[in-house]
Amino acid sequence: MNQFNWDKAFTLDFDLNNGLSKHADTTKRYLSQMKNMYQDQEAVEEILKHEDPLIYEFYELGCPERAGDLAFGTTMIHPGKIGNEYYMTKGHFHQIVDTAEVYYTLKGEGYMMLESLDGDWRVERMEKGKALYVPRGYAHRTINTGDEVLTAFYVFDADAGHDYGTIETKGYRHIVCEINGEVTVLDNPRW
Ligand SMILES: O=P(O)(O)OC[C@H]1O[C@](O)(CO)[C@@H](O)[C@@H]1O
Ligand SMILES: [Fe+2]
Repeated sequence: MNQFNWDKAFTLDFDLNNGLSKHADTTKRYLSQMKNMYQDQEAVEEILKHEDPLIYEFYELGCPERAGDLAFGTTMIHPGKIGNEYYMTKGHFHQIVDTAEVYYTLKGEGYMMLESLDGDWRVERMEKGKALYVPRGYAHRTINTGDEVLTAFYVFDADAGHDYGTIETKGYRHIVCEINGEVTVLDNPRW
C-alpha cells in the first residue's frame, strides 16, 4: 500500500537513534534470504539450524519509479558476523547504472563496499554525521563492522531500479572480515 502522495509535500519521522519511523514498516532481510552471499557456508548452515537472524532492514516508502522523484528512507544493518564476515546488505548496481546515491550515517559505524563493472573498487568508511556519496556506475554494499546497529538515511533517483543479478553470481571482488580483532579487507576467494 502506498500511503504517501508523492505529488504533494509531506514529512516523515525517522528516529536518530534507531532509524525507525513510527509511520511505516521496514522490509526485512534475513540470513536465509542471502545465505549464498557469505563465504563461510558451514557457519551459515550451523546458524540456520537454530535461527534465522535478521541481517538488515530498510524502508521502501513506495515512491513511484519515475524520473524526477527521489526515493529515500533509512537502512539499518544489525551487528553480527557469519563466521568472521560482518553482517552486510546484499548490495546492488542500479538498473540505470549511472545513478548516484547518498547515504548519511545517523548511528553506528561500518563501511560501504563500492565496485564498478570494470573492477574499480574501494571501501569507504561510514560513521555518524558523515554523508557518503556513491558515484554513478558503482555497486554498493553496506557493512556493519561495529557492535551497534548501523543506521543511515539514503536518497537516490526513484527510476534507478535495482540490479542484483550482476553481483549475486560471484559477489564482490573483496569481502570484509574480522581477522585477529581487526576489520580486514580480503580478496573474495570465490571471485
Ligand atoms: O538493496 P539491498 O542491497 O538489499 O540494500 C537495501 C538498501 O539499498 C537501497 O535499495 C538503496 O540503495 C535501500 O532501499 C536500502 O537502503
Ligand atoms: Fe542503491
